[in-house]
Amino acid sequence: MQKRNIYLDKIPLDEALEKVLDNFDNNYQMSETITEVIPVEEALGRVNAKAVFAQNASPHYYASAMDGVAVDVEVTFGVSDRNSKELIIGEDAFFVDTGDPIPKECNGVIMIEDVNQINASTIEITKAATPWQHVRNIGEDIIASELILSANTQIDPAEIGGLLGAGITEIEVKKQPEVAILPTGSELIEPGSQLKSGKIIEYNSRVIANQIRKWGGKPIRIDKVKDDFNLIREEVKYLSQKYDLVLIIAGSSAGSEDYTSRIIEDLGELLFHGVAIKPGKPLMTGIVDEKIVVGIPGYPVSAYLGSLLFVKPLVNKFLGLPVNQPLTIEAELTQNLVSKLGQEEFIRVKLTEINEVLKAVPLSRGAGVINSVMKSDGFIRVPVLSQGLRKNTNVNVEIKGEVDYKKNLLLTGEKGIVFDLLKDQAKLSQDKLELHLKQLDNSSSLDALKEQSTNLSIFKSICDKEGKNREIITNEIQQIIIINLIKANLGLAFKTNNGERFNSLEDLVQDNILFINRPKETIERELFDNKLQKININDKLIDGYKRTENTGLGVANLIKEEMVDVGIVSQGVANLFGLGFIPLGRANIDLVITEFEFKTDKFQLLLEVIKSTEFKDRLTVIAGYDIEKTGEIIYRK
Ligand SMILES: Nc1nc2c(c(=O)[nH]1)N[C@H]1C(S)=C(S)[C@@H](COP(=O)(O)OP(=O)(O)OC[C@H]3O[C@@H](n4cnc5c(N)ncnc54)[C@H](O)[C@@H]3O)O[C@H]1N2
Ligand code: MOO
Repeated sequence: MQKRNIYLDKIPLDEALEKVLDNFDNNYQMSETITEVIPVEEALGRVNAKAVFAQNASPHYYASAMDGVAVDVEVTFGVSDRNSKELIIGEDAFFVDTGDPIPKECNGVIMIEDVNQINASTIEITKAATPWQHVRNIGEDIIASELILSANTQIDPAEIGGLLGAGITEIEVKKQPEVAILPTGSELIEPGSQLKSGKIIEYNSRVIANQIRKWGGKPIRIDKVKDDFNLIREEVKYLSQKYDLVLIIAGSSAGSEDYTSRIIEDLGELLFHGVAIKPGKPLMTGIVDEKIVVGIPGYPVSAYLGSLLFVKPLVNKFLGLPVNQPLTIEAELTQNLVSKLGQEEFIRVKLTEINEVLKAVPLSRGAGVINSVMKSDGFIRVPVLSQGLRKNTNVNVEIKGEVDYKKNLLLTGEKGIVFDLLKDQAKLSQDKLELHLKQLDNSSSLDALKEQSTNLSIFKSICDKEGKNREIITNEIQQIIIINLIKANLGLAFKTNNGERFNSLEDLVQDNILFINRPKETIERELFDNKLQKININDKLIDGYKRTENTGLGVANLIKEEMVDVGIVSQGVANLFGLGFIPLGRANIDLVITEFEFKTDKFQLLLEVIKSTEFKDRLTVIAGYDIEKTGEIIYRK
């Protein structure tokens, strides 16, 4: 039997970080910084080793700040509307464009708009000029030999401009730390390869490489290695001799083929294995050949976060930059968050303003859901000694990058192709609008609206029962508006090349047909159950009746992958996946919004998108959707 490591003597995050940084100080001699001289134009993200002083002033001559005529302002004194004056070109006045040097005898510029040209050699002015008006002084931007960049500055695009403007074309920067990234796992395949069950596209190393590049380090991505103790061991041994830092991805937990900790122990010293964080708890670090080795958990969010929490501070240390506190923004939490005592949990959130209050909306907590990082604006921490955070309390959101939450508009409801098209169209046609969807069932989606934890809610109802459903909505919330998004046919979808096994409703009871249901209290379920009753089929005879899938897209994916034979989706989704379709009934897919949110500029922009022919055309291409009432207010209270 394979030996497993049962690890997880988890230590708190701050203790773990302290250990790593202490070991950095002990193992890396950073007193003599290694530097190199590179062209300024290529210095983005690099850190300069020494102070840089300007070679020349900028501007380095008196320059006109406007298009016009340069004058000695004395000749204009006393001039006014009633007392205009003519000036001779080439004697009293000289034409200049913005940026031109002004003649020695001049000390002001009159804008061309304030000049009347009488003839080729004469102009008229009607206003006096003040000394040095519209003239850029020598050194207005930069004075020669002034400090342009103090040592230890990470270079941004503006710095590149400032340096070049000051006459500097080359700069001495610190050598970047070279960070080797080794993905491990026999299940990994290269991006773009043919997918098979059990095979995973290797992308963690690519994500981490780009994080490191952004932080100013130099990533070296190594080819993936299969789960083989000796192969990984040899590779780690070689990499630790060659590079400044070594990251081993995956193999960190308790699986039979999780070798990372044993390899580090074998080659050097394991500092710790297991940190009290979630995701990322099996993270470990060690020292091999006087180099720090970080064992990064394989789940993509754990890998992303592990790298952010441990690799970024190390890269900063190498570059002599402070190990910075992240930028935070305060927002109100929209739901209770339960978390396990004894672990610091990192929750991805989306920011949106609801009723003029900035809210933090928690996203998926799964360690495998990289999408939740993509869609998030940042994360909040649930402290180690807390069992959770309360709804409506203020939390600090650590910002991921540049966020423009003013654009964000949050919808709750079912994920689906109509939302995706709307989001894309909104982004294409309104650069002030960014839609986000939080997947919730019909009734939770309305609850979210009621509790002001969403800007608007997508609500599905059966067309024949429109009145009843409207009652549900309006009993729940005051002052709302319902707008139709589309009407859709719902029905059973199936592969048409299934060897004639499934063609009609009656085939559902056959032994070799596997069905997937939709959850209780969805309209898909209701329509299906009604149909079964009508044609007298006992649901107990249907294989898979009790298994459910939340979204139509999810169902279609399962059918496409041949995990199931039949499921309930909209006709549009069936068309999109090229599936056969048997209708069960018709649904309204509506947007429900409060009167207050309806009036916001953002929603009005969205309404324009919904009503646009571009959006409707995109729906029409898929077919199966009825857009007759799209964008119409169908109810207002
Ligand atoms: N019995 C236990 N099982 C697990 C535990 C535990 O405590 N006891 N911990 C879980 C936690 S928490 C995490 S996180 C993961 C860590 O897993 P490993 O570091 O051992 O990595 P793998 O098992 O090989 O992979 C996990 C997951 O991530 C995918 N993966 C791996 N590498 C990549 C890559 N380069 N690019 C994209 N995706 C990658 C891999 O295919 C797996 O799906 O362990 C839990 N299990
Ligand atoms: O703690 Mo593991 O890192 O997500 O799920």
